Amino acid sequence: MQNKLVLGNWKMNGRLAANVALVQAMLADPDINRDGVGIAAPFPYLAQLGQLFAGSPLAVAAQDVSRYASDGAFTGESSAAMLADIGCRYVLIGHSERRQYFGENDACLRDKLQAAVAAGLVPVYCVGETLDERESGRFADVVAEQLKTLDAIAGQEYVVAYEPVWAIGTGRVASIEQIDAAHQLIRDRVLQCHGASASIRVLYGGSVKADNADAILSLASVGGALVGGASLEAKGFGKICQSAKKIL
Ligand SMILES: O=C(CO)COP(=O)(O)O
Repeated sequence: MQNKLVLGNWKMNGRLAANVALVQAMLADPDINRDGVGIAAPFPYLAQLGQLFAGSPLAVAAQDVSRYASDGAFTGESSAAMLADIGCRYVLIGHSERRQYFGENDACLRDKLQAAVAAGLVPVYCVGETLDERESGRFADVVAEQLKTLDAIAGQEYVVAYEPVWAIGTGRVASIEQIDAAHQLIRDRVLQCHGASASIRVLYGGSVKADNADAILSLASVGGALVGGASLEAKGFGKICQSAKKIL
């Protein structure tokens, strides 16, 4: 059985001094400071995170990457090679907030996935349906369509994160049955497309907190958690990481 992976996604939060305090608290907690845990920070703080994590197994993750792989005239962009250069291991790709606010479409996400794996990063490809899509019974089709983009990196190492849009930052967590069914569907779909030998890890994200982490992470279909709000505070994040460890 694979170890469960817990990634914190700080989203657009953080400041130099506050990051130091938060990371110090995380490093002091053995449930957090171990292999299988990482933090996705905003670009300006990735190098800081790398320095603070020096000597620790904690992984640095980026929240996005340029679709353009080679250096050059792409003002404002940060390439996968740059992220690898400063020590990132993972990169989130296709988070619903990027799809929603920045219009990221399949073509763009395909380029990002390819750029990431070419630079040796592990993409964490995010999928998930809106409330309307779930309530109108289109959940399975929407997620299957989003998963097609992974064809661009078939055979390479990647992680999928299932984040129902209606559960992100809302406190409204998907039920255990909904999570298990979605994760089974994603696993089946990926195995169908990429072969039975594909190793597939699916993280759940959407209002994961200290008090629901045990139930979510104990599902065999759940390969870990992608944690937003609760990763901005060490104590709660530590409890989530502890749940992941207990269940190994
Ligand atoms: O979007 C998320 C992680 O990427 C989930 O965010 P919350 O845990 O704040 O709901």
